[in-house]
Amino acid sequence: MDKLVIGNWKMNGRRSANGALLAALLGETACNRRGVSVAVPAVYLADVAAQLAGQSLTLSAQDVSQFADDGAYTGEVSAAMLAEFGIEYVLLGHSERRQYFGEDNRLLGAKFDAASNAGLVPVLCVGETLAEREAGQAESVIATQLEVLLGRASGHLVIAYEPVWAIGTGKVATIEQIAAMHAHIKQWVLQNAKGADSIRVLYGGSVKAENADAVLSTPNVDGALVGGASLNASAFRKICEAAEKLIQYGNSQDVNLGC
Ligand SMILES: O=C(CO)COP(=O)(O)O
Repeated sequence: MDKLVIGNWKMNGRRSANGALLAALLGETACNRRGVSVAVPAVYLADVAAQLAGQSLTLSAQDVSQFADDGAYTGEVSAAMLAEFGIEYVLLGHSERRQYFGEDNRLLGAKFDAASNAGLVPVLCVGETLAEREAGQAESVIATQLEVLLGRASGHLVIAYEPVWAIGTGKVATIEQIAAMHAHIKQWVLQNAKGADSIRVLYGGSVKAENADAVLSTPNVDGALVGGASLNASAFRKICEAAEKLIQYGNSQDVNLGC
């Protein structure tokens, strides 16, 4: 399976800077291909969709409303609205949304349904805090967050493992920590939420040009969710190149979990 790279711009960008960043990415074959996407702030979707028209680099969203039908939900953006812009992936339950907006499994289940019913692919983000890891609870915290998938796993399932303590801190998880958690996530899904045609688990948390090769070639890592480095064309290009190289040469280390 190819390695998926999604750049999460978070609440960053301005129209002119976005245009320049995208123009640089579109000129690079490693970035301008299927399997690479940018998740931009909702207010820039129209601009970015226009710039990406006819290109291979795809557009993603950072969030979606839990309400599927149009109506009196001030400030919300529905999945049907996102679908109008050709959105491929929608991030769900990013740790920043869990932390600042209190997103929980009930809400994320509704968002998951809204996104998939509109033909968008949800990317369920999970991750433990440092305190939870130090208390030996990392696996159980992730298992609880994965419960959103119960009764919902179908089609192409994408999960992003982003340890909260590795996000924006420069502190990337060790290869052993990543490999162990990715195997745990795939096993949990296979045991508890069967029904998906494919399962991809992306790693996120301080992925940079310098560590992209090592992270992406870790067993059961099927791609990367990139924050800060996705705002820099040269850094993001190097990450996309690392992913592309693994498609070309394959990744013989992958543990076969039967998916
Ligand atoms: O949260 C992230 C991507 O969703 C990771 O952010 P950084 O790559 O900036 O650590």
